[in-house]
Amino acid sequence: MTDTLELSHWIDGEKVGADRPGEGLNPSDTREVVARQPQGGSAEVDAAVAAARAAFPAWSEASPEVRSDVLDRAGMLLLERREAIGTLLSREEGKTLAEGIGETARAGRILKYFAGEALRLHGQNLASVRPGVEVQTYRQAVGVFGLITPWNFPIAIPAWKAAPALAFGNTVVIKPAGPTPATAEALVAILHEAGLPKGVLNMVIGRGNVGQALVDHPDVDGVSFTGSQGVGAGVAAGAVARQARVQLEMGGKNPLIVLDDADLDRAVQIALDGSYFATGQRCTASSRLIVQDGIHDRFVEALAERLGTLKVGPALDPTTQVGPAVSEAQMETSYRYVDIARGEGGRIVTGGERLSLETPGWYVQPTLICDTSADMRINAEEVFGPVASTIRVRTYEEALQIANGTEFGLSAGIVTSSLKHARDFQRRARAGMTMVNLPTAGVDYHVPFGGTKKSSYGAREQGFAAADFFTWTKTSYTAS
Ligand SMILES: NC(=O)C1=CN([C@@H]2O[C@H](COP(=O)(O)OP(=O)(O)OC[C@H]3O[C@@H](n4cnc5c(N)ncnc54)[C@H](OP(=O)(O)O)[C@@H]3O)[C@@H](O)[C@H]2O)C=CC1
Ligand SMILES: O=C(O)CCC(=O)C(=O)O
Repeated sequence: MTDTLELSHWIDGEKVGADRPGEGLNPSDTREVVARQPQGGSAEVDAAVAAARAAFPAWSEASPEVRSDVLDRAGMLLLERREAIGTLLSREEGKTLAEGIGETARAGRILKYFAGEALRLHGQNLASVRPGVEVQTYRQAVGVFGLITPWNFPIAIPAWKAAPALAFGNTVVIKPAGPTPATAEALVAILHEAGLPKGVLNMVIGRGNVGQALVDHPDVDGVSFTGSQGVGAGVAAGAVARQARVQLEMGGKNPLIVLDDADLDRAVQIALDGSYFATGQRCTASSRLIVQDGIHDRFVEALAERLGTLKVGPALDPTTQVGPAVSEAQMETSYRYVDIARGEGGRIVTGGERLSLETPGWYVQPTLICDTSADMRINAEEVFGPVASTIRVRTYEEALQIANGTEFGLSAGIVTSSLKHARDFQRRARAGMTMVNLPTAGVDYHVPFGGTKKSSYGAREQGFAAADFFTWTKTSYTAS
């Protein structure tokens, strides 16, 4: 057992909220309370937004070097402390220690990347259509942003939303996900330690009511949200109704096509990584394995064999390969979809049974379901757990049609040795990100991230695209 943390809101540079009715349990061992949490409401949101508004003029007018230095220092601190913070992340969220440390390092790299971007923000200088007139465009900070973040990447996602917001001179209020506020607090604390002025970054811990209060707040200029499609649609409606900026990253039902000409071992490794690692709790996870007839049976057999050897266990056990689900609700969702698939005629090749380990936790057996068709619920709705299904196809065209045939379009992958099919897939897959001979999950931090259809809404996140959401463009005309 490890000590229970006492969490706080961060408002105007101070830790507030001595009353802590909330408890966050360790998904690997539910006897352990990881953190006691205050539960904020509209009063805390009002105070946090007021602090962010008051801090905006000085922060937005500070030299970009000041902003860059803070992000760079915070990034270094995160990298130095990746083991301690990664351990906390794994205790709180349930991903394996290697995944927790890796995600913490990724957050550190994100901060360092945006430290550079703070200095590179640029406009354009154009000839006017009128003689003797010059036209310039500038990017300027927008104001106060509300960031509503999910539990599945409890440090990387707050980092990739907060870092560009801060780099370009905005101020921020974060609402971390209910299950993972301790990891988010570690990020907020490190940014303050790195020299962030008070009020520039605030955090209110609480449930959906805190997110809703940010969406509705008249002094919040923009909202960036990652989470479920249902909640995201409400966030967009609320923000658009009062003409605030809004950006949504939501679900996926990501396809991985395996063609007959694929290298079998490679295809199996790619499916294993994309569908099951991080307990399948990634919006980019491959949940539909669309496999051509000639390789289908060999692929299923080889993947099932590998799945049988995967060690499911407590996140901090170094031999664990798949940690628990984040919550009882997520665990139950996985098992519910296994039942749904079974009822639809799917065949459970491996997994699907409840797991009982030595430590009481929310464990899910990695599950592979075969003999499914594209129109089944298991192939249309997001499960968000270590559950994938195969769909047998005859041709590449049929595979592509099925891959494109859902309401989502985040990431899409193909395993093939055919350059012709790979290039065609890159062009015709209706997804924001395409992967050739790579897992659908696991992306770089310095390039745009986002999807099509119901997966995303608004400007892209991350990389150079982040400036489109976190700045607005002013056009200036000057006559000589
Ligand atoms: N795209 C992605 O990366 C993610 C997708 N999901 C999908 O969503 C499903 C459910 O996960 P869940 O955590 O419930 O996702 P939610 O969409 O409920 O939560 C995402 C964030 O929104 C907050 N929130 C909840 N209600 C509101 C509201 N009315 N207004 C504003 N903010 C709100 C949540 O707070 P709180 O946690 O306190 O409720 C959390 O911070 C998963 O099974 C998965 O399918 C989930 C996480 C990430
Ligand atoms: O696949 C990744 O690296 C990122 C996934 C992600 O952003 C998510 O699941 O929310």
